[in-house]
Amino acid sequence: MILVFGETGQLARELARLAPEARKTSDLPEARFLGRAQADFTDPASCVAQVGEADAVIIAAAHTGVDKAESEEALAETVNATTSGAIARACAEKGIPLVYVSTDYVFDGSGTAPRTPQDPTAPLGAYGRTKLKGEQAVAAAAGPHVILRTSWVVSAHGANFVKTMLRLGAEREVLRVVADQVGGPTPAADLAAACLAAVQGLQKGAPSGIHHFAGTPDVSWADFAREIFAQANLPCRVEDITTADYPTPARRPANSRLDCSAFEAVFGVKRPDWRVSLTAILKELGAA
Ligand SMILES: NC(=O)C1=CN([C@@H]2O[C@H](COP(=O)(O)OP(=O)(O)OC[C@H]3O[C@@H](n4cnc5c(N)ncnc54)[C@H](OP(=O)(O)O)[C@@H]3O)[C@@H](O)[C@H]2O)C=CC1
Ligand SMILES: Cc1cn([C@H]2C[C@H](O)[C@@H](COP(=O)(O)OP(=O)(O)O[C@H]3O[C@@H](C)C(=O)[C@@H](O)[C@H]3O)O2)c(=O)[nH]c1=O
Repeated sequence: MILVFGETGQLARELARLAPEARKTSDLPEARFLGRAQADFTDPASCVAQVGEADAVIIAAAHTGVDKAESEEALAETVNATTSGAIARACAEKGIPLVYVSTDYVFDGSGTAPRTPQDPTAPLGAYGRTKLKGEQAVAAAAGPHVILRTSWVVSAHGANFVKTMLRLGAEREVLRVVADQVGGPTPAADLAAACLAAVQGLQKGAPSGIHHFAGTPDVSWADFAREIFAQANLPCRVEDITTADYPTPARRPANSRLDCSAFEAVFGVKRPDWRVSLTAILKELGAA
């Protein structure tokens, strides 16, 4: 059984949709999902107790409130690092393959070159710091693992940029959106497929390590918003602004470009074109 920590989040919901389909064409075990009621990440012991004899574990639960984490870093650290690390150690003791999903926000966003998995990390905010500590705890546990960094996850569920833009775009004629932060939007459905590929790879003996996986092409948030409005047929106009024009509690990286070539080479999954998956998300939301 593939044990997925997280039930209600974007990634977990797409895993729930994909896993039964994937089983029809592969030898992947059945997936089981644990929400807060069964595995509360503020209580590491309750989560560790769930690991049991799983065939593989995917950690899809996380504190993802980027701005909120600035004022509740201790909680974010418990969820993203302490409990994730405790699960990783339980998996390592039993040799259970683990996928820990992480983020572009572990980087400082300097320059314009896509970051490779080996590039130095330097998070700008609390969310990125706690996710980096989670990565370090998973690596230190030293079981079979993939730390899968992704960026700008979107889907028809939960809170994300697509849903925010649809809401604001329906209310306003003009929306001011930052144009100096660039990254790869990643549909949660494609991320779910990447996680399952990582599980299968680890089960077949792929080496442990850090990988990057994000949708292509890289765009600014402003251009991402333009594509959302174009596909949703919303007349809202997007005005380019700078990060300085849009103050937020947390600093965000200007350069979120991820070099995903190692993940493709090892696990055989190409960067998906997010514009194609965006169409499916908008259809699911009844917005296209
Ligand atoms: N969203 C994004 O843009 C990006 C996400 N990532 C990473 O991808 C992974 C999946 O993210 P995504 O699916 O978008 O996340 P979501 O924000 O959609 O979901 C977060 C999940 O974590 C659960 N959770 C939060 N706190 C706790 C807790 N204390 N105990 C148990 N469960 C908890 C939530 O449960 P509940 O509903 O009960 O609150 C929810 O199921 C995460 O590791 C994230 O860091 C990486 C890059 C970008
Ligand atoms: C709503 C809005 C946002 N923005 C900007 C703010 C910010 O720089 C950018 C994105 O804002 P959001 O708050 O939606 O995105 P944010 O929560 O920062 O998204 C991040 O979430 C975490 C979990 C990750 O791991 C990251 O990869 C990334 O996806 O858009 C505007 O410029 N105008 C607007 O009207």
